[in-house]
Amino acid sequence: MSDKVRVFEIAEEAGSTSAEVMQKAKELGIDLKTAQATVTFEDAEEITQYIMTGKSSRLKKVSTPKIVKAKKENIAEDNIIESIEEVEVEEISSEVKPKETVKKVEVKKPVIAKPNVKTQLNDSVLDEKETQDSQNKIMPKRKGLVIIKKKRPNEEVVNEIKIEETANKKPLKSLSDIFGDDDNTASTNERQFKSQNQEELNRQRIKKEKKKTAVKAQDHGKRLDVARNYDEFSSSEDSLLGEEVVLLDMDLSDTYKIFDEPKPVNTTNHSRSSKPAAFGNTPVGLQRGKRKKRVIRVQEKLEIKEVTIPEDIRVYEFAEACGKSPADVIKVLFSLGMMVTKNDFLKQDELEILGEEFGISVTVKDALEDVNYEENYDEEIDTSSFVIRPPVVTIMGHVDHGKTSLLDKIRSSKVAAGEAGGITQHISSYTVIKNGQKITFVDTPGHEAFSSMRTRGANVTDIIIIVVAADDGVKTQTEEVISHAKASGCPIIVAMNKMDKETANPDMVKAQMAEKNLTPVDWGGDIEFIPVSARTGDGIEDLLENILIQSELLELKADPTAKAKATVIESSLEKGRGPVANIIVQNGTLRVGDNIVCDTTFGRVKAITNDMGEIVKELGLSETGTVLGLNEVPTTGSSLIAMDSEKEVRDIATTRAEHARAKELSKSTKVSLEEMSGLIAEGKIKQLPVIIKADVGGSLEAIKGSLEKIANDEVKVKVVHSAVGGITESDIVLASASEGCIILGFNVRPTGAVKAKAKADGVEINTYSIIYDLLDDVKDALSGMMSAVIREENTGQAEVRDTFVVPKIGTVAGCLVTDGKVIRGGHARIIRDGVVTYTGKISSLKRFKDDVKEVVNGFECGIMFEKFNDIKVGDYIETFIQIEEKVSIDN
Ligand SMILES: Nc1nc2c(ncn2[C@@H]2O[C@H](COP(=O)(O)OP(=O)(O)OP(=O)(O)O)[C@@H](O)[C@H]2O)c(=O)[nH]1
Repeated sequence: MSDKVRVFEIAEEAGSTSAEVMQKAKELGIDLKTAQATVTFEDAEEITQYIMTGKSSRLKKVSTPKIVKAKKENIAEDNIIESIEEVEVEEISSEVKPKETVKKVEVKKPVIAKPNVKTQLNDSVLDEKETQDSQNKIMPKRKGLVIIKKKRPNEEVVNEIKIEETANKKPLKSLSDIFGDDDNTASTNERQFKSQNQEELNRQRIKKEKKKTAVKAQDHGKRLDVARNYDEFSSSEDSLLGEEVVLLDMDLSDTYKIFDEPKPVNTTNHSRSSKPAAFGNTPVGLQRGKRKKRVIRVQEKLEIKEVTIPEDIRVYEFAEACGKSPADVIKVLFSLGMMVTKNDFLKQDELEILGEEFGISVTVKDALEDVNYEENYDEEIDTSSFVIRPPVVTIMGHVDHGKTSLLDKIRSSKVAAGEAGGITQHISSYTVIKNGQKITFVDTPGHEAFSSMRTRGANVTDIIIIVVAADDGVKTQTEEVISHAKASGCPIIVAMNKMDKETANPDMVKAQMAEKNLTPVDWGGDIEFIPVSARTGDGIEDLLENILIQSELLELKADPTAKAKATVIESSLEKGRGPVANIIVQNGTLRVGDNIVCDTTFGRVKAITNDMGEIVKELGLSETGTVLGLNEVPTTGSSLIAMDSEKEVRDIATTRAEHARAKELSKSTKVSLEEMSGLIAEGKIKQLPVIIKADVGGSLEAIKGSLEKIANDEVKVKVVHSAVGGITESDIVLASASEGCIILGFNVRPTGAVKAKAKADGVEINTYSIIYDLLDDVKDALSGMMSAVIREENTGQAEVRDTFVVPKIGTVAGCLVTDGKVIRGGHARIIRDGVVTYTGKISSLKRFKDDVKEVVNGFECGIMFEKFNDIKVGDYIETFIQIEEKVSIDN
């Protein structure tokens, strides 16, 4: 450690000039000749202290006590001039009055109401050295920093000049930096600086402020201890904020001035608002700034490591759960090429990515976990009370292969004849008794539109009967039902129907089925093939016996004493009865008065009818019937469960309904990029808006599914609304709101009032009882919406033999018709060397000088073309006409 210090180093430390250092040193009796001259460390300290405080123990010998006075001048009424007045130096003995330190510092007091305050500022104020000296004089009296609350417009000049001066100086070094000594030897101010351990520039600014505030020291009575404040802010991360406290009386222009200066980047978390607030305002700004900072710290502490979120969660909700901003989430996904907005729902993979990226373990909770009433029921099933239950048998097969006739025969009733068009359009279920044992049959529609109904049938069933007409063999829907049957894992029995027909070929059926891996028992397989005739009743006994054998093998059991669990195989809204659910009981017994929940619907069983339409008190194991009492039409395929309390069923259904609604919403907003581009492209697609009303849920679903499938690149059906129930006035209102919307009623009819409203509103209502008719009508409507196809038909060909240019008219091609005929106004292509050079219209066709309509093969003619004269001898002219053709959606 060197104990020699150069003059300029002292000047730097004291914020002074070498000349002043030398002068001061001289006053202290230390002779220094040049800026490069060195002094001992102790002398350096003494000089620095003397420069900065105006005090020195060595002065006792050389100075005499003095009272320093600053004159009070120019105290105008408007301009309250603040002077440094009669600053009495308490420690007279240690005070020195350097020659040039007698000066006036006149700074106007803040006069907000009268901003044109005139500052009378002695030039010497601009001299930093002198300013420093004046401070030196003030310092002993000052107990702390005075906060000047109000802005002083006229002080700007002073402040600005000082700032510039300070900024132009090199960053100051503390003595300890220079000498490596400890705090004990440093002056009071130096100790403050050292304790702060801040960037050099920051210290410089603080020093500057100190000077400035020192000038204002006597302005106001409000005081703040400098050291305390420096310490306070130096200990904070936000050192700049600390400075702001000192700069409170500065004007905004000062603020920007400072921030415009080149300086090290402030890495602290500087709030936007804190700058002007702290600089330009009262300590309120400071308080706000401090409070804000505290909040940030709290957030930092709450680092989230794991979150449990629902399945459907939007970007902003996820961000909130993870303590991030939506922008953070969007940024991460965007960087991976996924475009989302804050309202979009996040997919499973996106959640995984985000979790990994943020280091948060994300657990997706099933929103329905707490209301999974089915699972809870299954968990509580008591096997100790199990008894044998009747089998549920589903009949499936291709359309018109005789399913309903077969079931009808089994029940010995004429159900098939009663159905519209003889086609099963919704599931029917019946219980029959064979040899004292019950068997419940479920009839499913064969039409392709009812695929989902077949799936549902397959889900509730124990045994599946595939009906194949022996004269027709395996057809499209037969193949489909084979898939359903296999997927259900149920035992399969094949009923080869219409065996009474001469054309019946059971071997063909067996062969075709064997190809589908359903090999007959007599062919070495495990599938029973039963030849039957729904017309004659032959083979039906055999079929029923086989069903019972299979049932026995399956050992079907359930608890008749339990609360009921059933499956809704069909649902509808009936006038005067309300929502009706057609169910099959799978476990327990359903009784009138039971509280029931069925997915999003709930209620109390008001009435039960059995499969014969008779009102009964209860439905037992595997029995089928209808239930009244639900608050809404339940979704087909859902489980209906009886519970103890009304509150329980209500809560479950309500929660599930809310979730379903949220999910529906999510569907409408969840649009991927591909979908988005699809939607944009869809702008070109013409849509036929429809409202579908049907008698039962199954039919509705089937119609909806089929209609949505009828689409091509140009046209499609848009289902505006679909519901079970009759056509109502609100349907008309809805239809009239959507241009061109038609109402399709299936097995429902509008009442007189509804019809009248439809007529008044110009809404078309079409009702059907056969699904094919409905689909055909819609196809026709869609076909009508499709643009006609333009077909070209060649009419003839001509060869250009000569050309004539007619002034102001154009070039005429002298031609010979070599094939067909050339028609005036027809289209033509000019072919030169095998390449089409023009396609357009024939504007003029003449034979000799006469205009003609057409010229046939073998004749010469003059042809002119629309806006085309570049005709050459040897060109061929191909003539054609365009024919508009209507297209069908089936094409
Ligand atoms: N000859 C003969 N005709 C039958 C037999 N079974 C059904 N049919 C006839 O076949 C036609 C269709 O019978 P349905 O019972 O309606 O056929 P389905 O399979 O129920 O038809 P969907 O319900 O539309 O799928 C009816 O005209 C019946 O009379 C049979 O065993 N022999």
